[in-house]
Amino acid sequence: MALASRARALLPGARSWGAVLARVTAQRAMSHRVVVETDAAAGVAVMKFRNPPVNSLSLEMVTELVINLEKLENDKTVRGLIFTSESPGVFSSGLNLLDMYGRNPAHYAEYWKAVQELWLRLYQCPMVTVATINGACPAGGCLISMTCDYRVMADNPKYTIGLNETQLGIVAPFWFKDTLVNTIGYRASEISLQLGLLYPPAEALRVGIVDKVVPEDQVHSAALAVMAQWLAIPDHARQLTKAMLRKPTVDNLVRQRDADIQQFVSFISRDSIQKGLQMYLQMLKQKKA
Ligand SMILES: CCCCCCC/C=C/C(=O)SCCNC(=O)CCNC(=O)[C@H](O)C(C)(C)COP(=O)(O)OP(=O)(O)OC[C@H]1O[C@@H](n2cnc3c(N)ncnc32)[C@H](O)[C@@H]1OP(=O)(O)O
Repeated sequence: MALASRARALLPGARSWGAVLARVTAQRAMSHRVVVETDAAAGVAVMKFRNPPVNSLSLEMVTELVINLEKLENDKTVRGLIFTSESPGVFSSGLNLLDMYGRNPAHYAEYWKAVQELWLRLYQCPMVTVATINGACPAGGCLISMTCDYRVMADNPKYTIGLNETQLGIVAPFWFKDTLVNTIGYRASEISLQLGLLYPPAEALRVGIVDKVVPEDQVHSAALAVMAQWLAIPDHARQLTKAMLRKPTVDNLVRQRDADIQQFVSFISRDSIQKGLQMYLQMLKQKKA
């Protein structure tokens, strides 16, 4: 889909193409939540998350990620893409709780459509994708990293990774679950997802949710080394193989995208879920205090 249609699909509130452009441009002018640095000679881009304080995946951030991904996919000189946080400490705190709490159904639907779009684009990305996990990586942050072809995590016991949704009283949707099962297998997913486990680096490596753990100061060089190894494979062969492996999981969501949005809206709008999110947000504030 062209950038214009993609932006329009992601920003359904905008009535015209001009309005879409104005809104996206305004967002970008206000702040760049995603910074892309491209090494054209190496054919590698680094996408850095910059959405303080904790790189939460707000609607604006998700939209910027999708737009930047599309741009890179159209740039034939870029074969590999590394994701990381501009500020070590938090890779991404996951979906933005404030996009899921205290808003109206139209907002929830718009948000969920954008999150689906991001996952679909990342999971089918033709580039080699490597996540450089240089901080906490719960829930949606973990999902983003699991869409990558390879995950390198910094060896800092303060950093954890996993799908912790049940700990918030919410249920990870089936495509989060599918991505986890594809990454760590069925039995490990049963334990991991029901308990909402967040793994420190050594455990994350043992369960297979990350592929490599390295000292924190080596995390970027390790990611570049992995990238070089993957880029040694001819693109067409690797891309077709990736598509073959991931197509059934992608098709599963594509078939039921609208139903999934309806389900999300009705689930997240429940009083009991809203109350749970409110308590979780309060807990985060108290922890800070
Ligand atoms: C059928 C469909 C069902 C629904 C499915 C929904 C699937 C959901 C997926 C998700 O991703 S939900 C989000 C899950 N994320 C978390 O549980 C992480 C929560 N955050 C943390 O654990 C910590 O913040 C951190 C990431 C470990 C960082 O810790 P640090 O001590 O550095 O910062 P804090 O003081 O905790 O936070 C600063 C500031 O940021 C706010 N915040 C944190 N996380 C989020 C978030 N995900 N969304 C929005 N805001 C977040 C936190 O409340 C603090 O705010 P203030 O107190 O400064 O106002």
